[in-house]
Formats: sequence, C-alpha cells, structure tokens
Amino acid sequence: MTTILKLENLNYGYEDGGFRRQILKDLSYEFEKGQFYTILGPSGSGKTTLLSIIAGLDKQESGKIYYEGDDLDKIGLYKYRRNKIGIVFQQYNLISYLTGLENIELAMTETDNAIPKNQKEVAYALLEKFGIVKSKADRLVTKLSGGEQQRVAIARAIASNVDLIFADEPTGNLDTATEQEIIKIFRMLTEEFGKTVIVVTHSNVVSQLSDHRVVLNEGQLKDI
Ligand SMILES: Nc1ncnc2c1ncn2[C@@H]1O[C@H](COP(=O)(O)OP(=O)(O)OP(=O)(O)O)[C@@H](O)[C@H]1O
Repeated sequence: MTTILKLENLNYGYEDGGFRRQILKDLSYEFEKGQFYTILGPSGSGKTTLLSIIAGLDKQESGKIYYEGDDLDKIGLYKYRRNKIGIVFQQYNLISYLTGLENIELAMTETDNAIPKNQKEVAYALLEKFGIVKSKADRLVTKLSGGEQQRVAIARAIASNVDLIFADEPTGNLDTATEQEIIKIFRMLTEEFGKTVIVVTHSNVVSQLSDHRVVLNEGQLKDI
C-alpha cells in the first residue's frame, strides 16, 4: 500500500488562562491511499484540532506533514487546501444562496486541478451518483434536507478532483437512517472513486464501517 499522508512527530498545544495544554504529543501516523479511516476519542481529546492541522487550516508547532512524500511547507497550505484535499463539515457549510449544482460548479473553479470541459454535465452526474437528482440539484441548498445537503457537500469535496477527503462529525446532525446512507457514500468514495477518507466521529455506526479505526488519546493516534 502507498502512504498518502504521513504525520511525523506533531506537537500542538493551547494556552488557556496562563495554563498550557498539550493536545498533540509527538504524534506520528501514516494514512494509506484508498482507505477509509475513522478517528475516535474522548470529547476534548483534540480530534477537531488534529483535523484542522492535517487539513491545512492550522499549523502544528513542530513536526512534519508529508502529502505523497512532499512536505506541506513545500507545497504551501493554500495550494494543499486548493488542490489536494476536500473537507466535509457537520454543518454542511454550503453556500446558502446557490443551488446544489452551483455549489459544485463553484468548487470546480476554485482549484488548479484539471476540470472537465463539460463541467455542468459532470456536476449533475456527480450529484446524481450521490442521490441528488436534477430537480434537487437545481434547488437552493437551503431547500434541501440535512441529509441531502450533506450529499451535496460530499460531492463538492471531490468536485475539485482531489484524492483526500476529511470530514468532521459528518453525520452529527442526521438521524440513524440518514447516517447509514451517508456512510454508504463515504464507502463509495473509497471503493469506486479510490479516494482516501478520514472521518472524525463519535458514532460507532460510522466507525464500524471504516477500514481503520484510530483513537486519539493523550496526544497520540493508535489503531484499535
Ligand atoms: N482556540 C482554542 N484555545 C484554547 N483551547 C482550545 C481552543 N480550541 C480548542 N481548545 C481546547 O482543546 C481541546 C481539544 O479540542 P477539540 O475541539 O480539538 O477536541 P475534540 O476531540 O474534537 O472534541 P469533541 O469530540 O468534543 O468535538 C479542548 O479542551 C478545547 O477546549
């Protein structure tokens, strides 16, 4: 197997009222290409903090991150976010005054990666693949259910032709039946599209369907 993301001796902490709390302690881990990972751990253990750092939204205090062998400092965090990764959030974070289709098309323009010429057809097809038919794709995203908005958000995450998808509690706002449907889509991302998926979750339902369950505890990641 090939490593897509390598974390090497990451350290990160917060100052809180004059007291320093170390969240990541010499954390090292390797994520393999095409696999579905869930990151579990007690509330406050630092899962969201870790995701922010490995998604290039924040910077570790020390240690190195390599994407396909290249140091993130060399790639640059902006280019890393723009060209290498997609992110799915608990609150969907779609652009509310655009339709599902327009959200996807916008994501296609916000990358330097090659995007097909027939952008609109590809965007419709991608949404349809994830269960959003044309009549829904043409609707303002605020007029879609939570589960439907999350389908659009997952389609948006891969629309820029990236290989690595992060998600933070993507089913946190959804009922159990919808959660199952969303997990099927994450599985599809790895099995059909060959993407690597890294999901932070408290849900056992989600973690049971992942290839690798990893726990963040006392600043380190361990396979369980
Ligand atoms: N900007 C900040 N300044 C100070 N402390 C922070 C900051 N952001 C997060 N923390 C603290 O760092 C710890 C880890 O937070 P984080 O949100 O990463 O945990 P988590 O494992 O994702 O939690 P949960 O499962 O509850 O979402 C918490 O104690 C939190 O209060």
